[in-house]
Amino acid sequence: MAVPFPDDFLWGAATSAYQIEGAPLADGAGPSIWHRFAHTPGRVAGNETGDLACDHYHRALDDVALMAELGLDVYRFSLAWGRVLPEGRGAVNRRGLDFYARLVDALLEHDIQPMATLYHWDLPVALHERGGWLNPDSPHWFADYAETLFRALGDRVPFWITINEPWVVTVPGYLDGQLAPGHRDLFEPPRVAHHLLLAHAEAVAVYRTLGRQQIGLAVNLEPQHPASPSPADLEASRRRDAFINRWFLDALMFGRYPEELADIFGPAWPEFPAKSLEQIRCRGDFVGVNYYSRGLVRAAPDVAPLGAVRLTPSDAELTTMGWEVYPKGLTETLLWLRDRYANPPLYITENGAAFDDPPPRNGRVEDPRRVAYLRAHIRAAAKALEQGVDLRGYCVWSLFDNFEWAEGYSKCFGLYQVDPSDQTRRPKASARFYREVMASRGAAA
Ligand SMILES: CO[C@H](O)c1c[n+]2c([nH]1)[C@H](O)[C@@H](O)[C@H](O)[C@H]2CO
Repeated sequence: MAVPFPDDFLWGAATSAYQIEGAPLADGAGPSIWHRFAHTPGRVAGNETGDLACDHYHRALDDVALMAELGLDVYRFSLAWGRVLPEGRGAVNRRGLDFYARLVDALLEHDIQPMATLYHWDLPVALHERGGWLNPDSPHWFADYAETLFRALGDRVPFWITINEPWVVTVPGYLDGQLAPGHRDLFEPPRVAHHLLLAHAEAVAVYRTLGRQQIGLAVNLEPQHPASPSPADLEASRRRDAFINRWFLDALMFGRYPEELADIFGPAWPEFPAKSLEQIRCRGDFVGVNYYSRGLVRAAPDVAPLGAVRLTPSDAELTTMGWEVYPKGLTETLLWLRDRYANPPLYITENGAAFDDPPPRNGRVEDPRRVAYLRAHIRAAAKALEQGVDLRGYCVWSLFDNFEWAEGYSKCFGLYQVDPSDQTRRPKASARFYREVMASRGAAA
């Protein structure tokens, strides 16, 4: 492929704490809402938990050596809030903080840039019991936690992500109850979302006094296409676009929420004070883009609160998550960000696919569909770069097969297969492909 990727483009892979670390309560760590959720019968497929996951907590240094052998420029990981602050606030757990310091130092020793996500969904139970993200104090709790990490690691971590996918924290967490803490309520999500945005802004403000590197928010984005040209489907796809794509970014970039949200939530949508809206206006240094697929939308007046449903195209290739393989949507998303928000610096902080991979044969795991998915999406990113998008990096989700939230370990996104019997990491064909892509600075895609 013609190589539009600049030499300083950062190629990476991403994970998150609860999904790979295991040992959730080791060395003084406090439990998270995901530890509690996974241990609640019926919440996770097969009642699986993150108690072991990929045992990364005990294998981190070997895993960094594996990342170096793969050839990563950057590694995106998350910090478990409860490891560092077992009660979510107050006393620091030195052993928890030291784990992350060792991880960061090992990455730097291998010339891999750390990209640290402060919050990837694992709120300390102690804070949840004080109302969690519903508590108006939650932004201050988060900013204090962020400051602890900025002071401890700020000089060594060049990229910070405050919150991973505030939309997923809000909607599956508080509206439809699929993810922790499993609430199902129409009035909670707007307040949770607002507190998450305030938390992001407060953490960025603290960082501006302490840090000299880059900080941003990672958002899940999904272009919405009407299933038919009917006015009802067009209106439904516009509403779903506001609900998924513009809710948080418009707040961040413009200091206002899309007007569709008041229609969607109706009486559950509060009047936010102007001062508070001004406070959430916070561009940060970059936007982290998590892209997987598009939404094909049909109007469904009886499906509250959106009045829309996402269809699965009958003629499309699907991943095992049921998501359509749609690489064009990545180019569309990147161009949309360029045009709507004045070309902000972007990192693709997640892109990948779950497929049922075969067992290893002669130590090799063949995953041709994931190779094809990654190649197509890297090429789609290149198309956006060629049209002036300020794209600066790409992270595959994920480095390892890991704990896929409510799906447990049944959905595999990894470049490496992890043998549950002995935690052996086995590179898949996609790892070999991605190594070539990185070594050729994108040309091998
Ligand atoms: C609609 O997909 C979301 O953007 C999304 C997909 N994913 C995510 N967000 C999360 O950030 C990861 O923790 C998941 O493991 C990963 C795969 O499901």
